[in-house]
Amino acid sequence: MLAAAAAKTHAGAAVTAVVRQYWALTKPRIVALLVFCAVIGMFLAVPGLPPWRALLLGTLGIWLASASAAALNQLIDQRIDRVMARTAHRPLASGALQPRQVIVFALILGAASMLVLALWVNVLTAVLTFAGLIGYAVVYTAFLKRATPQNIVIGGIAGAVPPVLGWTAVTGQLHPYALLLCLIIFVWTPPHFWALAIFRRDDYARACVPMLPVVYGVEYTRWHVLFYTVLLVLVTLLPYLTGMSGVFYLGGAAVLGGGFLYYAIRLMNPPDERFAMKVFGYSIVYLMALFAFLLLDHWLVAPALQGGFVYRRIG
Ligand code: HEM
Ligand SMILES: CC(C)=CCC/C(C)=C/CC/C(C)=C/COP(=O)(O)OP(=O)(O)O
Repeated sequence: MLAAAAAKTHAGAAVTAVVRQYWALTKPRIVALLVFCAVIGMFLAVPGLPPWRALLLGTLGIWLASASAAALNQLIDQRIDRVMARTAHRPLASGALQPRQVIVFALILGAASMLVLALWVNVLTAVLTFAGLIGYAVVYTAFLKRATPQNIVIGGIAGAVPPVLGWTAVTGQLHPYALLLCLIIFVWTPPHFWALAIFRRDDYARACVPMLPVVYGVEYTRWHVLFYTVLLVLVTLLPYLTGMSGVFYLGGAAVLGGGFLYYAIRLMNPPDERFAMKVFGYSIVYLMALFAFLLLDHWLVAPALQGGFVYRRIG
């Protein structure tokens, strides 16, 4: 009796451990921010609340595709992940999951995503999401990452696409404002990643991945972080300048942008080696907060100021 109970507990713990490995395979925290940006895209696409069907099923489909892309990335990057200290503990790199399990898992998630989006959201969103999945898992991971120090600039397009997916999930149409949100994430990606790459450059060098600090050195990468941060601050003015967002957003973007500029300038002459990771950490808080400001401005402040939703559309 006791032995049976112990065996049951043991089996339960083993199942939990396997579920945890599959969950880790989806890069849950990165995907959470991607999906957050997609959901904000949905809210910005219409006055008031988006239709619940597009909101729920669109979010599910985009999440499934991003999780599938993250699993495929780890399948293709097995060798690299095994060599780098930061990634050696990942399910596939550590041997906790086998490649066949990862392929099946990624294909199921990818297929489920396409079904949900094509059948219950719209075909445009399904096609663009598929392009994002292939862009990240195949174009970036299998080719660009190994080929050029500009890998993450070009590959960043895939990571920047979620707000567009959110927008099209709700409206079925591409809109210049959605592309503007995509541009913001695209320009944000280099300082986000290169800050981490500066700190982890030895990892990348050992794995023979031609990241910018490995190929051109830390000083050169710091200048690039600063350049893209200045560009980011300018690009984040566009939602206000094009009439997409109001002064509440502008204030938030200015304060957040000022913070990012402070970090990027300080990174030119950092107090210690770990400072690059502080810049990386700030980049994540920055993007989350910037998109929260976009939503608050659109949803709470603009209607209150205007006495209702008034959308000043381009053209
Ligand atoms: C090509 C584009 C990108 C590259 C190369 C990149 C690279 C990275 C790397 C190497 C990490 C560390 C991951 C780890 O240690 O497991 C990371 C973390 C993170 N990235 Fe990115 N990233 C990109 C785009 C994005 C995008 C578009 C988002 C969201 C909109 C994002 C959100 C995050 C978050 C939230 C983390 C922290 C994860 C954690 O704390 O576990 N990244 N990124
Ligand atoms: C459908 C859709 C929108 C897909 C989204 C694609 C996606 C999951 C983008 C995230 C970008 C990311 C985590 C890059 C890091 O990869 P890396 O291999 O350079 O980092 P690593 O060394 O930590 O694995």
